[in-house]
Amino acid sequence: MSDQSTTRAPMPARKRGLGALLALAGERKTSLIWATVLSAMSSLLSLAPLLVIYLVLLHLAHPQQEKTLTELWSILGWGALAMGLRWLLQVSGGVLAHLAAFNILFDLRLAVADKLRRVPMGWITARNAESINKVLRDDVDRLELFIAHHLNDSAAALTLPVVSAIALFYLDWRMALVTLVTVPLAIVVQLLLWKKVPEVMREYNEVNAILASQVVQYVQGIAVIKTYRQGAASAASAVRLPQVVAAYFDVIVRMVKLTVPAWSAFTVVIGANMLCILPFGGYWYLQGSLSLELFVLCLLLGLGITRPLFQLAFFGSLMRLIQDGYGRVQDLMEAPELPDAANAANMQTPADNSVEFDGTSFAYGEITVLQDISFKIPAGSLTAIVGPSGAGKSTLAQLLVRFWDVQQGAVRIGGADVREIPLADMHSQVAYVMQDVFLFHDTVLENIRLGREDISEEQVVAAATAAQAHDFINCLPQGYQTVLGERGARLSGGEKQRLSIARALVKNSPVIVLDEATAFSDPVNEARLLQALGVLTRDKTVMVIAHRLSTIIDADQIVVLDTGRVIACGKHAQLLQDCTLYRHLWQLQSDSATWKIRSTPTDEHVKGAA
Ligand SMILES: Nc1ncnc2c1ncn2[C@@H]1O[C@H](COP(=O)(O)OP(=O)(O)OP(=O)(O)O)[C@@H](O)[C@H]1O
Repeated sequence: MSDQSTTRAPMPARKRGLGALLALAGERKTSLIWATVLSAMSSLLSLAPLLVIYLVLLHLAHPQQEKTLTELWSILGWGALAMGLRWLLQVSGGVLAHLAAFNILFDLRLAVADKLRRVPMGWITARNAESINKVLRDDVDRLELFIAHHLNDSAAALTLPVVSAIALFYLDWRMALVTLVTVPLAIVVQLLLWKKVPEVMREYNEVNAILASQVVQYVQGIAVIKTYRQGAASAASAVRLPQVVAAYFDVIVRMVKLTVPAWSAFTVVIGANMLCILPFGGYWYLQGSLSLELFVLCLLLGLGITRPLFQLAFFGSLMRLIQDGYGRVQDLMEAPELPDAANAANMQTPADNSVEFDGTSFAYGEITVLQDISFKIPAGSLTAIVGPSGAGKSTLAQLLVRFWDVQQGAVRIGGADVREIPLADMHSQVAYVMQDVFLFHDTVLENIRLGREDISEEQVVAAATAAQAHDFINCLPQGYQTVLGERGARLSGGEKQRLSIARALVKNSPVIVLDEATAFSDPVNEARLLQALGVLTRDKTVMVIAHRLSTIIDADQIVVLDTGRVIACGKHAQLLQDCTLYRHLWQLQSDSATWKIRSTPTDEHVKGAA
């Protein structure tokens, strides 16, 4: 749908970088700050063994007979205590960070799921389902890694070199300089060689998303592929897998070519400080201006500085991936929403269960599919919408349940504009039995009550019985507890349709929209389905979209749509007399009852069917 039909709530300026990630922590910021402080303190204590070595050497170099052994034991004791404390700090920091991460991401996942419920269907259908899935799965998972691990590890990795450098300057400024001389060099090398990496990483992310989507499409379309494409290569090419895998391979090769030399250069240059520490330290030792124990301590500090610096550089490169991923989560969270009138000043409550389309026009983007539609459905009556394929029947039904908002005119329930009825009220007011029934990978019971705990098992059974579904459910291996395959894979089209009628019965809304409810029916199924529909629609306001005109000849009103306009409105007999298109559709269906697969339809038939 076009975005013009929705009003975008004013968004605060989007935070970026580390600030945005920390803002995400919300109330759990304090836990995160504590987690990083504890990790930093724990990393400081990793210097304790170096201090122990230094003190032991000091005592061995200047022994004081009887005192030395006691002091050695005492140093060892302090060292062991420091290690114990380090373990405690590390565990506490880790636990705090993990708890904060899981809580933050739990809230975030719920917020994203809630957001998807509030955006117009058009926003979702304009995107590939797998790209939304990838945001929920990969990008959110990366945030988990960042909050639970990288943040703590970065704090620890930053603390160690900073404190080591301060200690080195304190101990011997000359040794500090020769130890740190390679750091700026390594940073310059890294910046130069890393320049093109972000671009390739972005490309990698894009190709990776396309690959994931193609694999999902391959699996979802496996029935079509099995039927039309035989042979592995041919089957894979049905969803352009070979091309996408080739693009993926190409981007991986380019990434390896860029990153491996950069990382290697960084590691080598950083580690090359030994080439300065040893000769200069040795010279000052021989010269007598540096003690052996200080020389050893500076050596150990110099060695210990390289690993955290390498880790910091690694986290720095990951930050871009994490930020890009979080950017996609933010895009999703900033998607325009269908405005909800709940608590708004203009909030309205339907006076009754009638429905009205009043001068309604609607376009998908630039393409207008409904123009100036006006008709009323009195409360408790049944209106059928008929017309050729593509006339706009389903779109009309979806405007009533606010999958989209109209661009002109209004849709009203009980005199209230649907845009001014709180979404929750509107959803309880209208039940929509769709053409394409979606069943969740869950039990039959949960598929009917859709997670509503207030609906008892007895109510579900009663609804399924009324929907003519009880018998086939009982024949399933675990009855109502049978887990249905993905999208209800083990049920026939007619059975799925009856389950969706049971859903609507349980919901018990006063307004019912039926979209092609009898589409999957053989004569036996159709009789059952019509019986189920009879129960569902009793005393309700019903809008039914029908291709089989035989099922709606008793409708209180039939609206004939053609290319997005109402061309006639009336009862069956009257329309047969007055409306050429209706008569034509009726004629086609009467003829089709006598068709055989091998008979050749006339041009007239084909034109009408199109
Ligand atoms: N999500 C969408 N985005 C863009 N165009 C759409 C979308 N859904 C439907 N259309 C287009 O809008 C027009 C009306 O479609 P709609 O499904 O409402 O017709 P219909 O009368 O219900 O058709 P059918 O009887 O074949 O189901 C068609 O041209 C269709 O291609």
